[in-house]
Amino acid sequence: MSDILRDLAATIEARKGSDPAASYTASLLAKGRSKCAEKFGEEAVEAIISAAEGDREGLTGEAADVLYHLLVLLAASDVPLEDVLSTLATRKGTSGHAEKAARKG
Ligand SMILES: N=c1c2ncn([C@@H]3O[C@H](COP(=O)(O)OP(=O)(O)OP(=O)(O)O)[C@@H](O)[C@H]3O)c2ncn1[C@@H]1O[C@H](COP(=O)(O)O)[C@@H](O)[C@H]1O
Repeated sequence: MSDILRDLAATIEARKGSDPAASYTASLLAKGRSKCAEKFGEEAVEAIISAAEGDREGLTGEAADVLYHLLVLLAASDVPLEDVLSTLATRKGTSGHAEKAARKG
């Protein structure tokens, strides 16, 4: 999965400065970080609706949209996907319950 996400992140990064008429990604990036965040939010809501309706096929497509728009948002924010993957890696083996308890002190 990371390979597909890494390839897609590289494609999105390469679209920075490309012709917005030729690339949807470039057109989205040209609109700025706030617009990219808005699109990510819209796609997340669509995924939520599919999940709430028990629409597994719909959720599969919406989840792909969410991942694509998250990668666009990261690119627009100059946050490398590698940093996100590293953060996930450091959490490996730590239960969410344990992490939450540690945060509360
Ligand atoms: N994975 C995706 C991907 N997933 C979703 N989308 C687009 O995201 C948009 C979201 O759908 P919406 O209906 O919400 O958007 P819209 O109403 O068409 O557009 P807005 O005016 O609201 O922004 C659609 O236009 C989808 O085609 C994607 N566009 C591109 N990619 C990947 O990005 C690569 C580069 O794409 P380009 O930059 O277009 O060359 C492609 O080869 C794909 O691998």
